[in-house]
Amino acid sequence: MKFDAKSLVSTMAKFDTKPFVSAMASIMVMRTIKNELIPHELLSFFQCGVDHLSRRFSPQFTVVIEEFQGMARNQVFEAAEAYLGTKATVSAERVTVSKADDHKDLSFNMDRNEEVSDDFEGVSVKWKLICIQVDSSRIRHYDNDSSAVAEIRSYELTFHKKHKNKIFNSYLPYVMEIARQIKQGNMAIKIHSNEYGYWNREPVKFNHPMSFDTLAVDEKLQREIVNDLDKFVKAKEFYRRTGKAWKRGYLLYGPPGTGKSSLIAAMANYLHYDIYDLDLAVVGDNRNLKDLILGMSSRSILVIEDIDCTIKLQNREEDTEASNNGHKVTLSGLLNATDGLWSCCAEEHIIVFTTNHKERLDPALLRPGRMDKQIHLSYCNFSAFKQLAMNYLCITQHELYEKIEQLLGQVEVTPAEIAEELTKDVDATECLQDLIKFLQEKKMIKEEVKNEGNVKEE
Ligand SMILES: Nc1ncnc2c1ncn2[C@@H]1O[C@H](COP(=O)(O)OP(=O)(O)OP(=O)(O)O)[C@@H](O)[C@H]1O
Repeated sequence: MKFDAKSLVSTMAKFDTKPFVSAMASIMVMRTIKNELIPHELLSFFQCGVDHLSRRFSPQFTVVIEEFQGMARNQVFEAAEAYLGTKATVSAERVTVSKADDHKDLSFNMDRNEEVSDDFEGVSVKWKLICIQVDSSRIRHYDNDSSAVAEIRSYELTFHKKHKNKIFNSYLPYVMEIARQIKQGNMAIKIHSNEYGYWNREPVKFNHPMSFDTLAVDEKLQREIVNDLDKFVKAKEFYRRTGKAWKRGYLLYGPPGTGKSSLIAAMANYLHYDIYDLDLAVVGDNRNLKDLILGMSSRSILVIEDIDCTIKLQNREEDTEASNNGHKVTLSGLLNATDGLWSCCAEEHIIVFTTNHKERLDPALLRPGRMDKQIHLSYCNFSAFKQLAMNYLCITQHELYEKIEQLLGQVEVTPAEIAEELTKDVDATECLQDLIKFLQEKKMIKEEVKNEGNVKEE
């Protein structure tokens, strides 16, 4: 039903006009005049003018952070979303909750058109999530899903004009950094493997439980490794200043079963880095290797296990495809990919090579700057044994420890062998007795071999 100003006034005149009726009528008359008598263009012109004036004289300043920049998601929007999730449950009236498959925890966020207040170094700011519903056919599809995104979202960040510098130079970078930490903490670690020249599209969740609390290595060595990792992650400025790529190479060497893979797992869990487990045997050629390394995300560990076995990388002098058992990845290719100009394209990469035979590797692979730290994982000593007993038997002391300490000084036994003995029985004493028998047998074999050697010499 449509009213016009005249019919409305005449209708009102028939009745005994009460004050609220007249007020209503006035409003409707005004609305009718506004809608029908003033041209739309003129109306928008006035509206813009009023908005402009009110903004000009308002002490507030607003930053609009849209969800998309062209086809790509705006990283500031993503950061605001993660950051505000922690604030929303405290100061918003309505929140949304969700959980992604690769997240550990629930994610909270402010609901549409909700406001959240925040304080930063004495400056108060307000965030608002603006959602505009639009005809889905009029906007671009931002994902591969057949359903169009029918909502345009943005955050409005409002604060006093005089704090512009602080907000741009300190607060927004702070929001980005906190969001990075939140995302990092919430993301499950993944392990990527390469197949047919590509990293597998669906990396697997890395559930290895090994940590520096359960890794059985000499205490001093463990402290050294943890300090080295701590120093590396905080050294962004150092690498920038010295013009070096922000990466660190580790060579882990030692007999099988001494914990090289376990140490990699402990490193990944400690740093919360993804692992890229590179099988050189299925890398097409040097170019493919470079592409794979460029395809790694920042804050990740590249692992090449048993580097002496996968392809023949011992001697750079004979570094041709023909001399390389038909493999197209050569030692020079590997060095260029991990160490050349391209390696600077990513940040925070740790490169780990493992081998059981360090002596077989080309010295070019081992020089500082490539392998910054060489870690020898050796046979089990008493301090490593105590850690294993703690892991498997939940004990810190036992009357048989003295005997075990003595035997460990006389035989070479790997942590893997000890771990196996400690899982044979549920009773701690029986396990330790079995372990003593096992160590004594090893000692006997060692003595027999030694005696045989002596006899031969004579
Ligand atoms: N230092 C260690 N601390 C705790 N557990 C260990 C350690 N070393 C070995 N183990 C146990 O032995 C198993 C095998 O060890 P791991 O695979 O880490 O050895 P590795 O040196 O990488 O062996 P390989 O050279 O054969 O690959 C592990 O799953 C773990 O249970």
